[in-house]
Amino acid sequence: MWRIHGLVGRLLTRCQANAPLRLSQGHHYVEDEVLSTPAVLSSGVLPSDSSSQSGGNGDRQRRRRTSQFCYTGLPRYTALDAVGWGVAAMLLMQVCRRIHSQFSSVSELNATQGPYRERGLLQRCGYRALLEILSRRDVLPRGVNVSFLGSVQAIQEGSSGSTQSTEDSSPSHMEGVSLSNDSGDHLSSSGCAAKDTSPGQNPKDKVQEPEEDELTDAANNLRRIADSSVPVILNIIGIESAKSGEYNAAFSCFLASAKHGYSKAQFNVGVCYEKGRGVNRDNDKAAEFYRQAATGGHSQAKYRYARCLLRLRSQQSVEDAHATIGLLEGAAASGVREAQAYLGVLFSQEPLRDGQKAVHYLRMAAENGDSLSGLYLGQCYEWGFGVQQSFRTAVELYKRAATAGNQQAQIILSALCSTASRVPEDTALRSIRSTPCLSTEDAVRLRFRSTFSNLQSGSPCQPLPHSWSTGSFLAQALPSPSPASSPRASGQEGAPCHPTLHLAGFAKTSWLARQPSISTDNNLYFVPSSRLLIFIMWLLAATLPLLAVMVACYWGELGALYRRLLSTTATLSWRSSVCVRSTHSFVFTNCTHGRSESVLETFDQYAQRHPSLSLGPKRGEFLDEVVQRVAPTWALELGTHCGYSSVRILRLLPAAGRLLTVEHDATAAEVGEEIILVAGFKHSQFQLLSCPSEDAIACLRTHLGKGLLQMVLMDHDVGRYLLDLRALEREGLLAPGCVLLFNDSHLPAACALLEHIASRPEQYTVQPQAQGLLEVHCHLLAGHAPQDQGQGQSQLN
Ligand SMILES: C[S@@+](CC[C@H](N)C(=O)[O-])C[C@H]1O[C@@H](n2cnc3c(N)ncnc32)[C@H](O)[C@@H]1O
Repeated sequence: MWRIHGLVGRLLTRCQANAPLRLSQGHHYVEDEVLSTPAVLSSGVLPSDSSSQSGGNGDRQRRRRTSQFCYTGLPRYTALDAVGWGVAAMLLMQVCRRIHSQFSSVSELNATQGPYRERGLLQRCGYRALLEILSRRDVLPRGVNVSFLGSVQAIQEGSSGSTQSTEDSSPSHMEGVSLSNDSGDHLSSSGCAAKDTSPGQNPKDKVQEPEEDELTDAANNLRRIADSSVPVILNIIGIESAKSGEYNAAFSCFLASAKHGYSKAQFNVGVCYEKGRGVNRDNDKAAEFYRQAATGGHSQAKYRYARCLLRLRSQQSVEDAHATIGLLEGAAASGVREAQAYLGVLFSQEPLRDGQKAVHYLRMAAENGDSLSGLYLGQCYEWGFGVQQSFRTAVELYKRAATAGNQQAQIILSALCSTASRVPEDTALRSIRSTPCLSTEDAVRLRFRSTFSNLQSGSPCQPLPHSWSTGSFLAQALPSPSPASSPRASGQEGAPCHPTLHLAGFAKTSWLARQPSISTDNNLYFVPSSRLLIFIMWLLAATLPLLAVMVACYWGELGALYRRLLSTTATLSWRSSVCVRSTHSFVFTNCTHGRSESVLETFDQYAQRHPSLSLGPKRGEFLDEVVQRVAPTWALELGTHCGYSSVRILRLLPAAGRLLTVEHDATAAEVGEEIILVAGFKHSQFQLLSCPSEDAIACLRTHLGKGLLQMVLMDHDVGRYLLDLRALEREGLLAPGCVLLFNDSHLPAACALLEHIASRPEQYTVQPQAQGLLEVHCHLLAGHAPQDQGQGQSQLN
């Protein structure tokens, strides 16, 4: 490569040296130049011409030579040009290939362990090209890295200056250093140094000795350039890639650069891991790279490493906590605004509360352009926390924060405006403070759940404007936080993430009371709730049309459901003692005692004017028909209430028939029993069991003896129908052919009962429903032989 480069240099030198020939300066000069050209170049062109020169005068010869030159010169130099440009093109391709392999493969980066000359040459060429491009495009804002490379160039200029007397003013002087070596060898071998050397002198002897040392120095310099420039340029390319959204390439570049120990790249790798850019999110690795960068003195990395520590270790030891604070303080001292703001708030709260330190850091952050810190500083002045209380200064600070775009400060100032027209602003501020004023002790309220726990919220952090200048791609690579959570939303351009500065008094101050949507808390505290609210609103908005469609489609069913709900509610309430008492009172007063028909008629009269739970005349007639048809010896009624259906059954029972009626409500049981007695029936014909139906069924056997139920009326709690039916089945109390009547079986609560019956066709037969009473016939139960229907009669006496 060095030889090729030397050849190119020599060719270029020759081209430059021959340039005047093309301008036809003079024939003599041309002739001399032609004669002095190497034989190899002239031999292929001149023989035929020389053979033809058998005499003639000198003018003719000169003209012929001139014409010969004009004829032969163009092809000769075109050939040289072609060779030179071809070699240059090869070199350029090599450089491009090298650069490509450097930047596209991390592994290849570490594999460039070839001969240092080749490596140095390629890297040097690549870096120079990149350097020029990047400088021209102002990729490096501060030009720090450019000047670094420039200094390396200067070193090289010094080392190679002795041999580069005329060409080193151009940016290509580094190439001249290497070219000079090979060109010397090449020239000597080709014997073409006639123009630059005087007769009797050996140019190789003259130049070779000092060039060896210079070349060694140059090579060392190039190695230094390579070692130090690779991570810088990789980091720059990573940033460029991130800017164009190529995060995978960006991460590869950052990682490759970070492996060289370049702290800015380490920081950027940390950002990639933290934000999941070009690599899977990994907070542990992010912390590790931040740590490396912080160790290398990267200020932003110190701040971010401290945040990682706070986030990763929920319960820090005191030592860890102090180490973390130390990191934050180091970053703050380096001018990292986020760290200053963090510390300002951190020292305003327990367990680190220190008013003076809080004010110190808040002031630093405010002067560093953080308007929210300016607002907090104003609060400190307002409340006299860490400083002498001064409303005037507080107003001044609020004004500054408002001017910087802080909305909270603007709200405070707008509240001042109304009174400030009449009194000075500081007086106005004093007047609108909440009364009674909180003491300083109360003003700053502890918000930490554990040590620094509110810093562990993983809040989205606004990148600093200067992060770009520190070589960070944060500002370019990361999406802006949501408007609601972003400090930008409150007009705080580039504001850092704040932990909560919670001044309890602000919850009571009048201006904030008028602006409930604005919180002095960290945005993170109210953003989730507002997001939830927005989500719920969207959900409602999205489901409204669906609801409308459902209402339209199921209007009838919904109406029925609504009525049933009302009815159930009414039932529950009407089953209270008020309903029972009023019913009993009316019937007892208005009926003819001893006459069951009069009792029933009085019930009906009452039901015509009042809500009633009685079965009613229509269903009652159906019940009558069933009782007459079945003529049960043993009938069971669940739900006595005031005794209406009991009287209906009793009056139609056969002479040997008995009724067991169950009522769990004591009042209803009392008045129901009285009405039955008023209707003229005796306890030998009926028995009222005042207990829940399940208890009654459990002890029915003792009442029935060996008898079985031929008829059951369920008119108590629809939800218990199935349970009680199964209990009757279990107890084996249903006689073959027993008729079961279920009131209100159309209610949804009876679904399970209906399924149960429908799924046992061998056991039950459902009769056409009449008057809302479901009639089901029970067949012979397995294991239960028909019983003597008169066996249980003695039990009631
Ligand atoms: C609709 S009323 C009965 C009406 C009665 N059949 C009539 O025609 O006058 C229902 C009665 O059943 C009672 N009841 C509800 N659940 C009960 C249960 N699990 N056990 C016993 N009685 C119950 C209530 O207290 C209420 O008095």
